[in-house]
Amino acid sequence: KIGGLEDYEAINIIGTGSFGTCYKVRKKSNGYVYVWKAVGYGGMSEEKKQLLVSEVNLLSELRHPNIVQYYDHIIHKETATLYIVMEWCQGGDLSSLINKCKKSGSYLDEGFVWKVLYQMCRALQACHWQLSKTTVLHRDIKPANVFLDEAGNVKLGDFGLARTLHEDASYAQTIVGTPYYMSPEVIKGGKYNKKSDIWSLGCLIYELCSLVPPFAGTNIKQLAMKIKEGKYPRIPAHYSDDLQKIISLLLIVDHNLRPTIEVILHHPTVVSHIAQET
Ligand SMILES: CNC(=O)c1c(C)[nH]c(/C=C2\C(=O)Nc3ccc(Cl)cc32)c1C
Repeated sequence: KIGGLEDYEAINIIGTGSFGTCYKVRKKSNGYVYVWKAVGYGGMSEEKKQLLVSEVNLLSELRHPNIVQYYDHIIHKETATLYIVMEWCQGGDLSSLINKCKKSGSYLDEGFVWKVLYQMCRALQACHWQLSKTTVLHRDIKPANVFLDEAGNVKLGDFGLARTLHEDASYAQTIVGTPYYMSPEVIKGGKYNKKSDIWSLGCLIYELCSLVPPFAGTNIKQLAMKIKEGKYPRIPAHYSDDLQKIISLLLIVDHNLRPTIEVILHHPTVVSHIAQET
């Protein structure tokens, strides 16, 4: 047996994501802590199950310091549950960090924001290239899906499964939350593409500074209108014009004019601020 549920002991639930429940677990053989993402596949059609397995296999091929590491998966037929074993990130998710700042009335250091920007660009670069041979599985870029390990490295969370499950009507009711990070081109019915990830990254970095997303609305129509207009308040005054400038590049409405990951990573302003960090 390559490894079954009995090889782990569940410690506690750490979150119920949009497509499954995350548990903190310990592997009995080495005492190491991991995360289980439990995804129920009961009631799924055969081809959906096949798609799910092929996406888990894609996950298993990705290896990058800024992407949460996939280790294993266990299919538990008795309960029709797929358990995906992934890396434990002691620092938790950015959504919790933003909420902590809101509660304490504090802001995140500019240096931390530049670090997140740089390491997320590296994560997306890996996704776009390591997966480019297949349909690019878009990563669900949002604060709740970006994690920090105990060394403060930034890790992009899981993905792809969202695509399979999104299309599966039976999960429709679990698609929760407002699409604050949806890009203008996707709103206009365009295909999700690599430039859409850049837009979402811009929203994420903006929210790390302002503690609120760049575009908000009381309803989806108003939100969509604001996104297409592309106007948003400057980040708080104590953050530099350099940071504001890079965010404004990421949030260019016309995706043809929006920079690629490479342009951002080689942008002199980014290079100079990252050099200060490392
Ligand atoms: C407040 N947040 C936490 O306590 C927290 C911690 C310490 N870890 C996590 C989540 C994950 C974690 O630690 N590793 C993960 C791998 C994949 C996914 Cl989808 C999630 C995680 C969370 C939500």
